Amino acid sequence: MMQQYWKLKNQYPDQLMFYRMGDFYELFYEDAKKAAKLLDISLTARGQSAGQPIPMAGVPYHAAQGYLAKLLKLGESVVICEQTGEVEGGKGPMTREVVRIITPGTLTEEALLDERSDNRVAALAGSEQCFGLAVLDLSSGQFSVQEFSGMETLLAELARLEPAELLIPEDFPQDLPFANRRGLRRRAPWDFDPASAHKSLCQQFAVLDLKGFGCEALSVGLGAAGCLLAYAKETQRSALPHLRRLQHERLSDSVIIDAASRRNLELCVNLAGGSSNTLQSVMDRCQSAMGSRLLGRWLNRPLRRREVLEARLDAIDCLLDNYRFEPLSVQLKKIGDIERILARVGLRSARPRDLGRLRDALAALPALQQQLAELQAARVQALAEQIKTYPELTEQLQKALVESPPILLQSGVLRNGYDNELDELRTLDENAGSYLLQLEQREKQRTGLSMLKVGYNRVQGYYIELPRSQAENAPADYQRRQTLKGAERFITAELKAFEDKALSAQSRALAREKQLYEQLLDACNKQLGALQQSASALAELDVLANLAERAHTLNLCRPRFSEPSCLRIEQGRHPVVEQVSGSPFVANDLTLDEETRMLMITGPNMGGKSTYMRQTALIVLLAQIGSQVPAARCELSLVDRIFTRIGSADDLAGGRSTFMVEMSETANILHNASEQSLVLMDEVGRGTSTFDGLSLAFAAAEQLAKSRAFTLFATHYFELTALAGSLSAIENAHLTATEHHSGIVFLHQLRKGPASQSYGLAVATLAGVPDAVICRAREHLTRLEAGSVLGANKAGKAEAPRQGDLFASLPHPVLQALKQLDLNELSPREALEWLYEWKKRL
Ligand SMILES: Nc1ncnc2c1ncn2[C@@H]1O[C@H](COP(=O)(O)OP(=O)(O)OP(=O)(O)O)[C@@H](O)[C@H]1O
Repeated sequence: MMQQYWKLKNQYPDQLMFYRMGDFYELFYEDAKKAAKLLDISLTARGQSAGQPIPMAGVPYHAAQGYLAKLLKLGESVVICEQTGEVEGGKGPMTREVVRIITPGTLTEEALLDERSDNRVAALAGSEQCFGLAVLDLSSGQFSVQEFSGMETLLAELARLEPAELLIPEDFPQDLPFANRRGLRRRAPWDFDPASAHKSLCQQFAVLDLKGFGCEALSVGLGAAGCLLAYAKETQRSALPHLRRLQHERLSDSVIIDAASRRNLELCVNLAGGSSNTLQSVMDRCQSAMGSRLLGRWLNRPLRRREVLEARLDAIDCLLDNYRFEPLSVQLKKIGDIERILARVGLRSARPRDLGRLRDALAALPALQQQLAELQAARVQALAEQIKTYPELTEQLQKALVESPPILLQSGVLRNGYDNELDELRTLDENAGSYLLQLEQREKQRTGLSMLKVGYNRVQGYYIELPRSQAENAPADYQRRQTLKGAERFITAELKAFEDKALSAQSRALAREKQLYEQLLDACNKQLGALQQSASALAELDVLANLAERAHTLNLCRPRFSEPSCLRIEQGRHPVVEQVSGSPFVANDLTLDEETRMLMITGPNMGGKSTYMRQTALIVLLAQIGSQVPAARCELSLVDRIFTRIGSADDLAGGRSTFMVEMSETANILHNASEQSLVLMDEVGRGTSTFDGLSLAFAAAEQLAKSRAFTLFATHYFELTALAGSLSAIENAHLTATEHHSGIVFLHQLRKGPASQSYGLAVATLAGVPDAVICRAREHLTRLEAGSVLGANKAGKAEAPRQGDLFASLPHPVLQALKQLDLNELSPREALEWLYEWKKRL
């Protein structure tokens, strides 16, 4: 057996091999040690090799899914090796074969996938001058490819796509910035050869060339796609009929968002790595998981194609009219996640329950089509045409499958009356029960043994059982089958004949059922292409109906796209903060246009600067996926990139300090921001000494103003507000706060002009910094100001508020002390001493 094991294992040195032994999957040697550690299962030994025990770990076959899920999450791949036949030549081990390689990026099993997010494998070829990146989601059949240049762009794309596995050529350098990614696999360089890729792709899609997909001119991109296709085939060990097209994605069609900005904006994942309080968590009320996944794709890839966005917005308007999204949602709910079911149909791994769901989904289509007929929006009509109906297939599935089919393919999946042969075999099997009762009665009478029983078990088959006391009186034609503690079991010629017939009827019924099930899969596969088109149209319809519902519930408005460059938002709101914050949200306006390109935003800590900036980015992003936006009015020109420099996370693993991260992000923005970009800069320069930081912030703001990118620049350096005086593209704005007898109150309102106070100490007091420290801070400030380190504004021409104003909201400690003093209790000498003391503190 070990010889057989090594023959298979040697072909897969890097993957864990699950080797089927009866009811267990067993792992040996290094695989066993690794799995024992990763899965927290015990490491034992089985037999010996060269006098040494063979390390072994095992998991029960029926509980394998849970263990597989855990290993895949950890980025491991697992080779499944099953017993496939009888013992070879009557002796030696059973034949075994590798039936599947399960890898994190090529999963299709429902139980191993997160239903609300895509699961992708990607392949990368080329070099910085021209990368080719192909991406495949095997569980839905989406296959795309793109070519672009630049490492930054590649990193941004990887952050968008988050592939579970990434295949790169073996000869790629070792020190790539993504070298530590989980699921990175190196493949032979010839796997990425564009010429053979072209051939295998044409073969896969049954076409003569790739012109129809707009991919003919690609080179490294094709190489990457070819490698992916080969990898998918190798892992699935089956044909992949559900991969029917290769989509050529172009960066120029979409809004580019770099990895840091994507993280900062918390689109689908929050800063803590969870999914709560993200834009998707607020925007996603889709009826089906495939709708949720598509919405996630949209949110991660906003578009620059106005005609597509207008068509989506028209569709949303139409769905909002008379609340027509409501009945539509009811129908869509019945349809569910057919996208993934169809992928499993293609792979022939669809379970009976999958086909049951497909049947119900198809049955819901005619009613849905009726509703769609009333919706005149062009996009909805196009989707309706793509959705179609499938009366014949629906009928066939309805006739064949029982009401709620079991998960696994076993007896009882198909209805009685669907197939004559199956019905006959089933009758034979079912009549067995009454026949056995009759037999028992007959034998009791014949033998006069009252305790006689007929029974069945899986190992022994059918038997007649007599208690020990009566066993001696068994007739001569009873053959002993098994001796138990208090009873004997027998078989007779009649019972044996029955057993052969009954058991063979059962297994023949099951075989027939399997055969019929395969025919059902064939029937579905015949229309797979059309069904997949319907699924993708249904997913889009689900997203549009969802966006209509969100627009209604969250009080959103339709954005207007304008050619002249502008970003005008009236009463804009932050879609997530608005939902989670306990207090009412204060809406704010924004105007950026040909003249004004940058807002220099000041205001107290906690004033709402970050919220205001982020809400602007989210409004633009929502507009550019074709959704309505949280504002009273919104007019914008399409942006090409969204950049953010927000927050301060260090990248210790990557060897970069907080300030280094801040500066690399700033560098990226300064290099790449164009006139069509939206840039958010939050407190740039605060991570270093005041003068350095201030100068950097100054220069960065000037450069951005020159680039004419739409920029929101939040800062605590009041000196920067002077820039508005010298550069006409910059305007000052501030968020307001006011003092109340019990402390500072944030009004979160945006006003024109620079802030007059920063309330830094007031906020610190609010945060619970001890009084003694606050008092001491004031004293330091007084000293610093006297030395004029921060006080004077040397850089700008316009008068900027002095940093000293930071603490203006608190009474001076000398005044406080004076207030507390009882003059009537003081001697003239004490009074004089106080005067000297205070003089010192001024
Ligand atoms: N427009 C608003 N309406 C209501 N609440 C708001 C608004 N803007 C911000 N807030 C609340 O104020 C809190 C602080 O906001 P934010 O983080 O944007 O302040 P900030 O000015 O960026 O502060 P800091 O300078 O300390 O980073 C938010 O968590 C939010 O709860």
